[in-house]
Amino acid sequence: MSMIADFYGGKSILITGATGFLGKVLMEKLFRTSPDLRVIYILVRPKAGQTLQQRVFQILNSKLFEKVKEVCPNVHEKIRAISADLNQNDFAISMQDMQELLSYTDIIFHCAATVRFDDHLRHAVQLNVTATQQLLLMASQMPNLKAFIHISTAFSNCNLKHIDEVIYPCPVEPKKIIDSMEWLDDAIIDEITPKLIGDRPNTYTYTKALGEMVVQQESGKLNLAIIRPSIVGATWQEPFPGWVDNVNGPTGLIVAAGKGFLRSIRATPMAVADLIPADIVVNLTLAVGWYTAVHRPKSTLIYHCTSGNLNPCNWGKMGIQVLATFEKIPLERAFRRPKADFTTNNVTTQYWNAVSHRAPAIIYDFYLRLTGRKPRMTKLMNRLLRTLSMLEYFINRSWEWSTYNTEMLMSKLSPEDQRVFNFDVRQLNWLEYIENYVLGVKKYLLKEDMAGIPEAKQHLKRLRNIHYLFNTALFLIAWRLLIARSQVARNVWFFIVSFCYKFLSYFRASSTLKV
Ligand SMILES: CCCCCCCCCCCCCCCCCCCCCCCCCC(=O)SCCNC(=O)CCNC(=O)[C@H](O)C(C)(C)COP(=O)(O)OP(=O)(O)OC[C@H]1O[C@@H](n2cnc3c(N)ncnc32)[C@H](O)[C@@H]1OP(=O)(O)O
Ligand SMILES: NC(=O)C1=CN([C@@H]2O[C@H](COP(=O)(O)OP(=O)(O)OC[C@H]3O[C@@H](n4cnc5c(N)ncnc54)[C@H](OP(=O)(O)O)[C@@H]3O)[C@@H](O)[C@H]2O)C=CC1
Repeated sequence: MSMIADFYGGKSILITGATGFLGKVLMEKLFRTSPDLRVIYILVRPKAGQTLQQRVFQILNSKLFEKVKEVCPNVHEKIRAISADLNQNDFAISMQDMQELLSYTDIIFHCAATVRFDDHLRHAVQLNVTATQQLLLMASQMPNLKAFIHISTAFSNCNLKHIDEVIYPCPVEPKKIIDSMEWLDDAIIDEITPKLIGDRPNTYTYTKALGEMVVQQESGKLNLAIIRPSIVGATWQEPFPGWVDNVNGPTGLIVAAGKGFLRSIRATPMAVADLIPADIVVNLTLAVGWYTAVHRPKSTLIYHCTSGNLNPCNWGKMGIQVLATFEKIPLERAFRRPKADFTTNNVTTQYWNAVSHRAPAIIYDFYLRLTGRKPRMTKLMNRLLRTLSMLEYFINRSWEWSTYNTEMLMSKLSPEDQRVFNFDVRQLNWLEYIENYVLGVKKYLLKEDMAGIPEAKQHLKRLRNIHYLFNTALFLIAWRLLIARSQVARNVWFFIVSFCYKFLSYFRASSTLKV
């Protein structure tokens, strides 16, 4: 019997960010392992023309929830979507809904955040700091609350090389930042942003660090814990391998490499690729929820959910495996063949960006214009290059995260819980995981049919032939231009032609003799 699954039975659980990548995997696992839970409240905003109900319906009817429907057929009744916008005062939750949340919530998992690296500081502070503060305030009014689990990121202190499971203070107090966002105008905020974020690369990591400080400062009598996952990737095992449904982190680059847009990337092949599968993060999160509520540690514990110190893999190995998988399982309608390389300095990066990214895009757009269609490749390529520049910071450095609390928690679990809520990353085989990840990108994110693989392979063969033809034509044109201008080139050309002629004459004469 799993003690953790048992613990969540009969409980009312509040999840923010439940419509996000991690939130969905968390909800799925909760329903699947504790189908007797009372209710899951999710704070959702209407989005992209969809009502709350439509959003929930879409999630529950996705492939991710197929197993849940078998073990928990009344899942629709156990999920309660509450209209909320974390950017608004009191989250714009109705009085009635607020009363219900305050009266019944047993556990809170706070996943919502803006994960955009370049978000405007005002917006990033609002969501990653102020909303966390407001949620803590709400939590303090919940008589039944047993644990509040805050999802942060292992990169909240990425300005340090070695990171312990502690909260590192930021120079300016979060409260001062929150206050100043209320009266400073956008232009001034833009000006002070680089000074505030200091040696962090973006507003995301900075505001996540502020969010942690808020959790520490507002803890009061609450039972709190913070989880810091590194780069969250597709699922490893549960509910099935390779599930992913957004392009954040490495996923977008896998798509770009598979479609042949991404041909070179500035990365350090030996740098540790600290990826962590979404299901490992979720298993640890649920175990932490249980431990925090039942064992009530004296202080707020921080748990690193990382792979680098227990089962390291580097970007070089990962890149090779991604490309090797595309040999077997190509994506459909690729722009070019999946063939990418790492560059290590600015000059080679600029060179390959011009030759392998910009030039083919310009040529393709020219072809689209000629055939009366709207050019789009240059725009797409510019976006990819912008994304690459944002991610570069994370693929050219390595960090060390200590994992004492995570390992301590693992040792406290019963063998059954260690199996059902497995977060031991040492058991993960990277090559197998990456292969399933790439396959998952094809099937679940791009929704490509596996039956289309032979056609995709044919398409790559055609692209290869076009590539050879193009290179030969380019060579001949260059050579022709060279001959026209240089006597040396002309002499070399005549020497080669006469050599080939003599060789052919000799070959013809000898084959005539044999006859
Ligand atoms: C040796 C030989 C072999 C060699 C082999 C070679 C290799 C070949 C294999 C390659 C794989 C192996 C290496 C992998 C390295 C991975 C490194 C990952 C590090 C991650 C660190 C994360 C650490 C922190 C983790 C955390 O704690 S948090 C989670 C992380 N948070 C994010 O990842 C948000 C990022 N994003 C944004 O910050 C915004 O997206 C923004 C970018 C500003 C654009 O912003 P903007 O220009 O406004 O445009 P958007 O509207 O946003 O997007 C505009 C368009 O770009 C699309 N697109 C958005 N993203 C991405 C993305 N990633 N990748 C690609 N496309 C993307 C989007 O689909 C839309 O396309 P469309 O729909 O228009 O067609
Ligand atoms: N993905 C990763 O690599 C990592 C993620 N993390 C952390 O994990 C958590 C979850 O990340 P992930 O699932 O990847 O992120 P997603 O971007 O997939 O999900 C973000 C969630 O927050 C919700 N949200 C955003 N703004 C609001 C708002 N104003 N009101 C209500 N809800 C809002 C989104 O709702 P909506 O659907 O309406 O947009 C969505 O459900 C975050 O705290 C992130 O910092 C940490 C390390 C790595």
